[in-house]
Amino acid sequence: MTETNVKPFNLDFDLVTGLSKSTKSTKRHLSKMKGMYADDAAFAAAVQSGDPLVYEFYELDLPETSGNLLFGTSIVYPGKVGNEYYMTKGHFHTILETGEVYYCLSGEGAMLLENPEGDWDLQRFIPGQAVYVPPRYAHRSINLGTEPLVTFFTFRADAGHDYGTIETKGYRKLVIEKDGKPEIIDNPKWK
Ligand SMILES: O=P(O)(O)OC[C@H]1O[C@H](O)[C@H](O)[C@@H](O)[C@@H]1O
Ligand SMILES: [Fe+2]
Repeated sequence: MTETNVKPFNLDFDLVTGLSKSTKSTKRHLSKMKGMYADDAAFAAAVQSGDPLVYEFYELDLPETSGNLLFGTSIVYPGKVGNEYYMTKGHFHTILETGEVYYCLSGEGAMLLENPEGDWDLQRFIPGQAVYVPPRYAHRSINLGTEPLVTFFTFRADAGHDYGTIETKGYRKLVIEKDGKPEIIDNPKWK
């Protein structure tokens, strides 16, 4: 398939659950996130006792060209590993200069962003709020509430996902619960 012969189509995404009836999601259970949470003992215990589903999202089967857009919902479930909120792995785009847009449909949380130059930011997700991920910023969604955090995203189809940097270096910051409230702290594992 080339970018010129993709036909118009539509897809359903539920505004509350984020789920689609017409296409299958990709699911990430906790065991797929080894080393990403600060508390290794809490991580191991949670994997042992059922390996919970942390998030799921939709990956469209479109040609990965600069003219196509990938889009879908991302659903991060509520929960914590130790005192650290459930989150996505997070990634840079392989083509670092490509941005992305997220629009929060339901739930509450935040997007943690950082670029290779060391700038970082936490942008709040509440329903109705859009967050812009500029070129060069790694992005990770974090559920800070008690309901699923549902966002709709779209980005250039050739952008690609670079997970390696986050897997080896980690994020500079992490978000934990302290006295019942989210707090941003330095990641003790950051290299
Ligand atoms: O790729 P992760 O960090 O695991 O997050 C999962 C997914 O989240 C978002 O919805 C992005 O737009 C997707 O491109 C991404 O793959
Ligand atoms: Fe992305």
